[in-house]
Amino acid sequence: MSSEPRIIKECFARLEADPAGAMSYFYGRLFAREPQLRALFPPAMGEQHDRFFRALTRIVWSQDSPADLASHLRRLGRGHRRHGVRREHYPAVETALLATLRTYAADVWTAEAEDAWTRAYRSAAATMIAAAERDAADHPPWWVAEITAHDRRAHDLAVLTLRPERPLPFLPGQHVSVQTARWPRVWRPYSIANAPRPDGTLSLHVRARPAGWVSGALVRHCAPGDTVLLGPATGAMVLEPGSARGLLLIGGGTGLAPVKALAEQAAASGRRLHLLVAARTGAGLYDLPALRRLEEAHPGVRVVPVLSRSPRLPGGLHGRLPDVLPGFLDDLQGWRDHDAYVAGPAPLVRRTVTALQRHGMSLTRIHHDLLAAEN
Ligand SMILES: NC(=O)C1=CN([C@@H]2O[C@H](COP(=O)(O)OP(=O)(O)OC[C@H]3O[C@@H](n4cnc5c(N)ncnc54)[C@H](OP(=O)(O)O)[C@@H]3O)[C@@H](O)[C@H]2O)C=CC1
Repeated sequence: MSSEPRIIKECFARLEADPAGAMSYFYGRLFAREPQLRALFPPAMGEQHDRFFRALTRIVWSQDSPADLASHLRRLGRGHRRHGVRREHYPAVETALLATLRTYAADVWTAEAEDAWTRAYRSAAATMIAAAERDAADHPPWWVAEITAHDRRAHDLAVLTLRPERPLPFLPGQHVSVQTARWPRVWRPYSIANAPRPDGTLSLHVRARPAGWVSGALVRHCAPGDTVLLGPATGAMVLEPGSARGLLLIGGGTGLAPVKALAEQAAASGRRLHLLVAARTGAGLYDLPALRRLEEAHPGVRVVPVLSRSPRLPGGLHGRLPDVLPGFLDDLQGWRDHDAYVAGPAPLVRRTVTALQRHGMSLTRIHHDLLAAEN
């Protein structure tokens, strides 16, 4: 490759010195020139600034890994469909982005830099547009789904059952973005908590975050009969096709959702699995009866509740999951040949991945979607 990636990074470093300023400038330019685009974005733009800057960062730093870059851009292009982004919107973004770079990277901005950025932007836009248009041939940009059950399991937690108006294809372990009527244009990702069902319904486990817009609306202000919008299923934390290896499935809090979906899928094909579900107290094990039913129905399934702040339950463990995991693994034959899937609070996922690695599990066998969730 040429010196272009170096020039692109050098200019971008000037934006990295003041991302908040650069993003305010960028969106200011964009909406001043194309006011009608404002309607595609949520009322509060703070998160959008962060999201766009993270996306740009990833694109800039992937300039010398074309395969990674292309797959990221394709995902991004498909994901933009639910926001109503179309081919004709891209030139306005190019103009605002170049204006921002010209201003923030003035000391290193040259004709060569302008050329490199223009080429990189147009190539990225072309990949995103092509992926979005291919996707449009097969899928709608979003699905309208009716809430058919709303089961409040705690003051801040609900399990929702949704029936999309048309089939929404997904693999266990993937997540969908959700938009509620209360907060137009605000999307939040939720893992699907079940393997595909004959009736096409999906379950979501939702904890209302303090001051959380979408989570609060889903837990406290939704009822059966209401509708939500769902984006397409995405995420790579899925079972390897054809693998029959044993599984170690680990879910903390509502991180149970994706590992429950994986457990349902794996149990149906007779795979041996251990599902460790972490909560502070027994009251936090909001889905234990359903997990016990899965265990009873499938001899290869073992459910292990892990309580960090109350005594252990029968067949369970007491302590913080990453701390008690090594002792648990020592008693589990052949675990190094298992595949591990971990979901839950980010610190729990990070500490659990480290504990698994230190104990001798290869990183290639450990799956989580922390990076995807953060991007
Ligand atoms: N695909 C995914 O990866 C998914 C991720 N999530 C994420 O999972 C989280 C679930 O939140 P919530 O239901 O409130 O979970 P909780 O805050 O109730 O925590 C669940 C368990 O994780 C433990 N835990 C938290 N931090 C640590 C740590 N640093 N080390 C060890 N154990 C820890 C808690 O124990 P203690 O507090 O005693 O340490 C508790 O046992 C959310 O952040 C959500 O975004 C949800 C769904 C899917």
